[in-house]
Amino acid sequence: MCGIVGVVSQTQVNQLLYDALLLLQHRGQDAAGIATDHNNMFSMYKANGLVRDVFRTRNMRSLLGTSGIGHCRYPTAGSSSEEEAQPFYVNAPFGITLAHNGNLTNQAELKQDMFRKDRRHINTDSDSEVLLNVLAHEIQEVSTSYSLDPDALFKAVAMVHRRVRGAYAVVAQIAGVGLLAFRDPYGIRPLCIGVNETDRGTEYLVASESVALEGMGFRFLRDIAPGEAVFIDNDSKLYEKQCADNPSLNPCAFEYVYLARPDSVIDGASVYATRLKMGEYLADKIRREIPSGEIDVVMPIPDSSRPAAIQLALKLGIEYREGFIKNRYIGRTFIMPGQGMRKKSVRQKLNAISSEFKGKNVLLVDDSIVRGTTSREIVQMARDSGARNVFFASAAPPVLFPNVYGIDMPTRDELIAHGRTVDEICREITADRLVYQDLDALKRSISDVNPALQNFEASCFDGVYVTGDVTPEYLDRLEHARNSPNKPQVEDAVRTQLNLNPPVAAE
Ligand SMILES: O=P(O)(O)OC[C@H]1O[C@H](OP(=O)(O)OP(=O)(O)O)[C@H](O)[C@@H]1O
Ligand SMILES: NC(=O)CC[C@H](N)C(=O)O
Ligand SMILES: [Mg+2]
Repeated sequence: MCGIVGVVSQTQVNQLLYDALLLLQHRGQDAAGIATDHNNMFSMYKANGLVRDVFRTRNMRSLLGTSGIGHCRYPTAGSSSEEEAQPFYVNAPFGITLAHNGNLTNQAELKQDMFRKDRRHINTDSDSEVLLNVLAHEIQEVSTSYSLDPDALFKAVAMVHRRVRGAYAVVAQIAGVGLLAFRDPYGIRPLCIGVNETDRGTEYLVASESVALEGMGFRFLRDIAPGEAVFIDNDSKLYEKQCADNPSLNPCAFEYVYLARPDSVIDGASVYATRLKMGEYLADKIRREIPSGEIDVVMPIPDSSRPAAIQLALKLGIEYREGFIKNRYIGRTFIMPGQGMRKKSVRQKLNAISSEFKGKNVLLVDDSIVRGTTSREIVQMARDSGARNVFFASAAPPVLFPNVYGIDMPTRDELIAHGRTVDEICREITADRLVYQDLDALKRSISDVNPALQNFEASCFDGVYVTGDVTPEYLDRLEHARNSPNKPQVEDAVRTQLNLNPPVAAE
């Protein structure tokens, strides 16, 4: 779940792209990049690190132009090396830059086809570079002259939909032509478009989340539909077309649980409102499982669980307190590369206020338990602070299956819930009681907010992969690749590039 952004404006866009990426930083902390188009000439800068660390004044100055795209990366394919930071660029049949959020499931086959049939060289292990080359090839097939019209671009996107499997929300810029954005036929990853009327003319901004539009002063126009493509030419004229044969909306449920910012609205559902609902449904379950009077206080695990915890406490009529304080200078731990770094960062990130725990029966609420890194540490911290009983509740159901659509959890073994009963997980995180949300209740939490949303990409909870091409053999291959001896070296390289200390414990 990277953050992507694209803009067509009438003034210089470098600062706008930078600021929009800052608003999407929570979607990817490993690398960032911006590419702009200035009179048919691209300028691009990308590197590993947070947005604010990647771009220096000199880089910003070189990013000239009134349109461009940006990306902040959380790697799910290939490695975290700087070469795989985005945007990617090709120079034929036109100059094209591309930024991608999601993950392809047939990138290996596509890569072979690129070489054998389409005679295109892919220089990294990134699935996004493959996607760009498929798009470029299809644009080549439809372009009959030196100029490109919107219809030709939409035909190329229709071909991309036929060839590519998996999740992809994309912004791409064609030098001297305009900005193309599209979403996969299942609408797994989010993408929306906003407009800003200025004295100089109309500006359009496409972004992963509405928070980026709002933060940049753009009026939210709408979500881009699954399978749809929009094209904004360099004169700010907007064209739109459904390019998929059988589109159906299946947004990723995990966006609502954790990935997205709560102040975003995705596919018509406020993320904050869905998290409040998650808290309400979870309260109902807790009422059934833990006798009333046994819980003295409800506490969130900052940040993402707060809305659910607040509403849960309200519904149960139990006091809500903040027992853990977050160090705001440490990023999100779940999306960090490497278990050692994640584990160390939980302790650096959260600190307990002992007086809030002493002699109390506390119910800790988190949005999800994935590898159990956070919950294990947090339960221990609550005990060290003198809690009598530590109950734990998760606003999401057990995460049992790998995600192949843009969240980096490709192996079953790393998931704490895989192959364990709830009691066993409870013992593993050393809590006194553990309560998980039911999947049905999670889905209702989103549907209650927008009844038009009935189908979800929820594979990490139910093992159903909406794209239909993810077989057990595919998952085995993925696990095998992830567990290959190269992996620690990749993480070490990332750690060095990001200038991070070595982890306390090896994986
Ligand atoms: O079981 P785990 O593998 O630890 O993953 C789950 C935890 O990771 C996330 O927090 P994170 O620190 O990434 O971000 P947040 O501040 O947005 O909650 C999430 O909110 C859970 O707390
Ligand atoms: N999380 C994502 O959206 C990642 C995009 C792409 N698969 C990459 O690894 O760069
Ligand atoms: Mg968290």
